[in-house]
Amino acid sequence: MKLYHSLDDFPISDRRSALTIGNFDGVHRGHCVVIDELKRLATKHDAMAVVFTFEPHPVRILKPEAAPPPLTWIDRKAKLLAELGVDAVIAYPTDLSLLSLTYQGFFDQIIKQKVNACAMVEGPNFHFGKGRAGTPEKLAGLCRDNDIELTILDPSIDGGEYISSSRIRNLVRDGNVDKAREMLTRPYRIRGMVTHGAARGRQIGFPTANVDAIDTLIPANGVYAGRATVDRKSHWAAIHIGPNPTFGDRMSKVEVHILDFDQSIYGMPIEVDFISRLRDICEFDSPEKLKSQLNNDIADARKILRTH
Ligand SMILES: Cc1cc2nc3c(=O)[nH]c(=O)nc-3n(C[C@H](O)[C@H](O)[C@H](O)COP(=O)(O)O)c2cc1C
Ligand SMILES: Nc1ncnc2c1ncn2[C@@H]1O[C@H](COP(=O)(O)OP(=O)(O)OP(=O)(O)O)[C@@H](O)[C@H]1O
Repeated sequence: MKLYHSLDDFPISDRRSALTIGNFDGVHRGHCVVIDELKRLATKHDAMAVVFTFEPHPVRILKPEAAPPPLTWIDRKAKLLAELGVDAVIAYPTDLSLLSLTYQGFFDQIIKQKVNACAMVEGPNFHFGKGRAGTPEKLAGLCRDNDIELTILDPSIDGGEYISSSRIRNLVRDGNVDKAREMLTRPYRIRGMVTHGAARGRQIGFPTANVDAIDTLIPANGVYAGRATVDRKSHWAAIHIGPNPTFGDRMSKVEVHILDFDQSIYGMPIEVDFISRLRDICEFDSPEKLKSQLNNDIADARKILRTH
């Protein structure tokens, strides 16, 4: 799989493209159905399976104050799409000139000229071009006139509701990482850098890696079972998000206690997968009571992680 950060680098060759366009934030089960159809079309036309995505999300340019933090960073999005069998991801550096193209302009300049599409697939809620004026019906007309095969899929539903990145963002925001995991192709993941905390963790027998510089959505305050990847190795972990009320510390932090691990990882990049929510953050009467709860949390985390 190849990731292109500019359309100028994308090779226009004899091999045409089966194309899908969208944000693909998080890469969820609805996206999987889109990619399955993309691969079918690519095989049928002997074409490359190409995803055109926007980096950053158009809302970040058009209405930054309303833009939610994303679920994924671009390299992870591309990796998840590669796991589904995509040949190329174009991460278009979103700018106002792209966003001001009419849907006809976008079709002519991008879909036809730059990507050389012979087939396309989109979901039923797909909109493109200035003011989101391009609908699936309008795309169907343009594709018909230009001999491009188009599939518009039925919606992928879970529990009677449409699966979407926005819905998964709400789940993560509410701390429901279990349900988010079911809708995503992989558990919800954040990344950051390990920084120094107040060094209390080690004193109470539970050292934690404090994670900073997180560039995606942070789950709701709470305690979670998950996995931490450091230096390309994955470890079981118990994760705390929120303040430390037991110590009168109101500052919200993301802290990761890596199980059965005793190495210095300050300053190193870390990635954290959220498997299951264990409980809310509580104020304990004493550090001893917090310690006893932490032992229970770790036992619970081990039980869950054994089966995931
Ligand atoms: C799995 C886990 C759960 C935690 N739960 C709580 C909690 O409910 N209440 C609380 O005050 N602190 C909780 N803590 C945070 C500890 O208070 C914190 O790790 C300790 O203060 C160390 O902070 P430091 O890294 O800044 O030194 C939890 C930590 C972990 C790893
Ligand atoms: N549940 C779904 N069923 C069918 N198609 C979908 C589904 N979700 C997304 N798609 C399609 O996948 C492509 C990429 O979707 P995109 O990531 O932009 O939207 P989304 O997941 O609905 O996110 P958002 O909530 O941010 O609008 C589009 O063609 C879209 O219509």
